[in-house]
Amino acid sequence: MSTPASGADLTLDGVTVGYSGGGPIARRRATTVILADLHLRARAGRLTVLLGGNGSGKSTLLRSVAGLQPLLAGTVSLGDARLDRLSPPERAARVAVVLTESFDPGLLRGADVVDLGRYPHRRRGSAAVDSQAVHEALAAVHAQDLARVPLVRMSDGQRQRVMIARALAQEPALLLLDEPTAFLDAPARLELLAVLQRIAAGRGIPVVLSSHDVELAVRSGHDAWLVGAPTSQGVPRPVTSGPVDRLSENGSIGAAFDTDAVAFDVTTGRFGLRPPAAD
Ligand SMILES: Nc1ncnc2c1ncn2[C@@H]1O[C@H](COP(=O)(O)OP(=O)(O)OP(=O)(O)O)[C@@H](O)[C@H]1O
Repeated sequence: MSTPASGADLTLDGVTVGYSGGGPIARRRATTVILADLHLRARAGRLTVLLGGNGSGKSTLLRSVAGLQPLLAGTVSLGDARLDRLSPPERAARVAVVLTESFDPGLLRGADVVDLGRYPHRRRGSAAVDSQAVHEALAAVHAQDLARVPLVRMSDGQRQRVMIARALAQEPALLLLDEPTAFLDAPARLELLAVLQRIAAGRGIPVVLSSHDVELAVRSGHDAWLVGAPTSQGVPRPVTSGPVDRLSENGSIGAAFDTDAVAFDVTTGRFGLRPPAAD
């Protein structure tokens, strides 16, 4: 197994994700395919935004890429290393994930939580390196002032920044984030996307994040994986990819999100109400 170096692209080849039926044979549930036969790339040094409507499969895809649930088919690679074949400890040394689920932090302070990200790299005598990595990770998300604050006393947005710092302290070769802007106000969202852009470019890694905030993602993302509207009942939704500008200009983003009442305006990059139909 070759070790993925920083700077490797993330590649999905023929990936199908969903939920396999479990339980005893007599009562086994059918396998539910959510997204099928995906061929996607997230490039090192760039911010890739994963866009799609509610329930379109964004979390399922991110969790599957992260190895938190099994792929139904296909391969996930970082450079020429197969991520889907790594053991959990090997994966933890390469892939950092920030999920929406919260956890009970007990009495842990900001720096304690960020230090958890060092676990996959912890070696005897590595305390100074670990401490420096924690310091740098907090600084990257402008959260140095939260180092000594117990997590239970933080706002949702502050806690989100600490969770991202924990992922950075892991020094991953791939960073995946599910809805990282969910709890943030508008300026903080914009700032977080700028921070993630800097992290992708500065560390030379692929950063993939899902977002409901299409306007912000179009403004800040380099590339997009776009889960389209359903085409017919029971058929997995199509997924297209490419530079955000191209998907915006060629109408793909509008086709995925427009409704009878609302349409995406390519020139402003914003959604607007359609004019009422003339009688
Ligand atoms: N454990 C599960 N077993 C079976 N189906 C599931 C399970 N978890 C989610 N699903 C289904 O998978 C589909 C995709 O869900 P997912 O959470 O990945 O979508 P999403 O795009 O992240 O949604 P949202 O934008 O609302 O967060 C949904 O139809 C959902 O009901």
